[in-house]
Amino acid sequence: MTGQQATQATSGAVQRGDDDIVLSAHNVTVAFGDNVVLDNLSLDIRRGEILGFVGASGAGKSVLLRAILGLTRRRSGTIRIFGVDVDKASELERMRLDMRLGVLFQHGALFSALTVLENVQVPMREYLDLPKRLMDELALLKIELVGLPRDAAQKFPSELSGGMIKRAALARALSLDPDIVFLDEPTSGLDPIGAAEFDELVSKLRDTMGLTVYMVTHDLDSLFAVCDRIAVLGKKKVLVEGTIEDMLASEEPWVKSYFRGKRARQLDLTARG
Ligand SMILES: Nc1ncnc2c1ncn2[C@@H]1O[C@H](COP(=O)(O)OP(=O)(O)OP(=O)(O)O)[C@@H](O)[C@H]1O
Repeated sequence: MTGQQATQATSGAVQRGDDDIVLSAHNVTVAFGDNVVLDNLSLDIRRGEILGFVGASGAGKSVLLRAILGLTRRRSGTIRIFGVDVDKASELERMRLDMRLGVLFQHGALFSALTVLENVQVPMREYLDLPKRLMDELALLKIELVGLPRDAAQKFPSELSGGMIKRAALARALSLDPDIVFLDEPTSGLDPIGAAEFDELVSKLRDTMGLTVYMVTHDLDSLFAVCDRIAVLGKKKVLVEGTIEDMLASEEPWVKSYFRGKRARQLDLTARG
């Protein structure tokens, strides 16, 4: 099946009410004044998958993420999360949905005046009413879950390495035990070993917690190593969508140069020994 066919098949699945689809963006258009960034874009995310979302710089990956999260207004289109049309959801329904979504924004976006423990507790304070001791225990569990030492809990972001900041931000994204986590360029700024370790962690969490992962990334290693499916943003839409094999077989010029360019060929050979 080609990437384009995969796109069509997936869009069709939404209309058939496929149970496996946890999030569906349908015909989404986002514009800033005359600048139309996304034009009738459709994309589905399936339960338990790691979906890699790629596209040229400035193509609109972050805009789509923000539109999905309700942080950027759509001009038109529908977003369904766990089958709920977010435009028709009551305030309570929307809050319940938000609690099932965890987000790791680009650059970590930790609060610099808060410790790691306090950062991880921010969503708990926003959505839950728990005694401090319980929140401390829960936050420590998350901190350990992402592979940080316990003593990192009392540190401030400025005292952490880049890799530790990413892990702390991931711990905060996992604070409420979400079903879907959105990772915006999680391995950017990490050295290749740190990036590979982060990928492994994401993959392990998906396996153990049954998470669905939506990962915006420029990192070819991540796409090859952990993504089950890849969607390519181009020409304001999802241009091609499918497995890494579909990407390698695609004749779409941008996809071809991205996945079969000089750097990609080296990766391909490495991956295949
Ligand atoms: N709040 C805004 N107001 C006006 N234009 C915006 C706004 N947010 C994004 N844009 C525009 O939308 C386009 C897409 O930006 P976006 O940040 O989504 O790109 P991206 O694909 O995430 O890029 P990168 O890979 O470099 O992070 C850009 O032209 C940007 O200038």
